Amino acid sequence: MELQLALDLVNITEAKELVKEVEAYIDIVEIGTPVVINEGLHAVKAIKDAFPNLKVLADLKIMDAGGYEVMKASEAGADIITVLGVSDNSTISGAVAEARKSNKKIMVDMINVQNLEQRAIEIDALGVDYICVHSGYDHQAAGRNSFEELSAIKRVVKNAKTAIAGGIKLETLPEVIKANPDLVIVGGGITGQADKKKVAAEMQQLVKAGA
Ligand SMILES: O=C(CO)[C@H](O)[C@H](O)COP(=O)(O)O
Repeated sequence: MELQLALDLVNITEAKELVKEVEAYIDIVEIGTPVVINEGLHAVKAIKDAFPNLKVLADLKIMDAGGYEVMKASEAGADIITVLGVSDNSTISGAVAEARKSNKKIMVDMINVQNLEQRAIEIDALGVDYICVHSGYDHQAAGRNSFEELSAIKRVVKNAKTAIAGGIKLETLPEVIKANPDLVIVGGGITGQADKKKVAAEMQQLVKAGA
């Protein structure tokens, strides 16, 4: 099991400072969608250049032109790029084909997918690397989480790794770990804490003990 730090509400300078603080405890750094919107793919390049030993995920939430957008994120140094599960299969397949050229990985974000198990089966057959259940900020505001969705996709996904994101905190991490995802994604659960290093270290310990 791996731990991914999601950076959403920071600029490039703040992102570097944050990663420096917790880099020993995480496996992947996510350059979140708001950061890409504000700073562009320069943010991906800046973090990859500063932390070459960490994997960098570009949370582009691609919805169209999968091949082209994956190519651009790959050029910027992203190791993993996200595509939306509600996209057309051709978008997801285009993303996978482009990622294979440069040994990059595709994560499909299942945010707002209605027929979750059926869609997870279809997406798994497209050869993606990760399938991620996700309660976004708007869902979190309505009190939702994705813990049950993780168990649902775990039942049907045979090839891809599974991931979970959305409002995970130190207190809820043990419940998440019980469902045995391959990757746990945490944003505010680390970045919003006074002692980020301590929380990240405790989370890493739980994640490593999980598998
Ligand atoms: O993709 C995202 C929002 O769309 C976030 O990066 C993801 O939800 C993780 O952040 P948090 O733990 O703060 O919810």
